[in-house]
Amino acid sequence: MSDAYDPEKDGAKMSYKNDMSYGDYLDMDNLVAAQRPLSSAHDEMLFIIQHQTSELWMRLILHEISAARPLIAAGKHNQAFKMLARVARIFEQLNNAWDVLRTMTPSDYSHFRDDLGASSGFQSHQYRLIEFMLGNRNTNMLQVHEHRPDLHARLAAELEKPSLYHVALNALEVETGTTFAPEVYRMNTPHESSDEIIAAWTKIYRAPEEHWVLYELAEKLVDLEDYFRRWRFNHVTTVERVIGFRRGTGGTSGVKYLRRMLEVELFPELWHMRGGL
Ligand code: HEM
Ligand SMILES: N[C@@H](CC(=O)c1ccccc1NC=O)C(=O)O
Repeated sequence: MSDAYDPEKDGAKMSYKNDMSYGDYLDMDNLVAAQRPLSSAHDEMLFIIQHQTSELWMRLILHEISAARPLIAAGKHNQAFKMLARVARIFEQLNNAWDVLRTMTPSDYSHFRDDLGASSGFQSHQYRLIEFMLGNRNTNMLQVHEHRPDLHARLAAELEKPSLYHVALNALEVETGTTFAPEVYRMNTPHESSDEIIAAWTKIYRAPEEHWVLYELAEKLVDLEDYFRRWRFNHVTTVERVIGFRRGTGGTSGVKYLRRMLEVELFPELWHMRGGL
């Protein structure tokens, strides 16, 4: 008689004829049906899975920020901190994932790049939504979504709401007893650094023990932006490694465009105030 482990004898439920199974719950049939390479190139599967997993993690980032934002607005900071810490961790996960994609050489990629046509991460609506939610709101980025009115509407609707940074700034006003110029809260333009906000954050950082909650909020935001910057840097370095300085499939200048994006500052005052402490 075999002494192989028998899960049934151990009490494991073995029949799922009438019960929800792992695959049912996770919709595995659809999940594994969603990888449909257009070429016979070996590395296209890697490319697809890398992007799909990134998009799944982005979905979770959106879920967390959507929940954190109203909590901050309602003064429930501790609950929001947990979510923001998770967002930073997800970015770390996305950053580590580049190590897998980096195993694809320019010759590997050349076997299927033409099959991608004009599609590009530039058209990732979830990525743009993350940027919009955080406060980097460049409305010129909306147009590529016009062919999908549902997604375009979702992005446009985000521009009607205060960004995550807006709600943090509002909490900063309350804490420091200041009132920022109304332009600070313009909703459909990228946030621009302002001296009055630098002054307010400086107050917090000069006496952290008196303003602990705002201090913690500020550091959570800095952490998040730190990881986001690393994602951009990993992306542009991988792009240079794989396609050099060629134009992107999405039509931009490629590495030159992505290098310009490295200069984006999501929460500029939180960086600019540091040298003045
Ligand atoms: C070999 C791998 C990759 C290459 C060669 C590449 C190349 C590029 C290029 C050239 C652009 C500029 C837009 C264009 O003209 O196409 C771009 C943008 C973008 N890519 Fe990738 N990419 C790669 C992997 C990824 C991965 C794994 C993701 C994860 C989702 C991603 C997400 C994005 C996003 C979100 C943008 C827009 C960035 C922005 O507008 O700031 N890319 N990519
Ligand atoms: N923009 C890339 C193509 C690319 O990477 C891509 C194509 C389709 C879907 C996602 C992509 N990833 C990031 O841009 C290129 O120019 O080679």
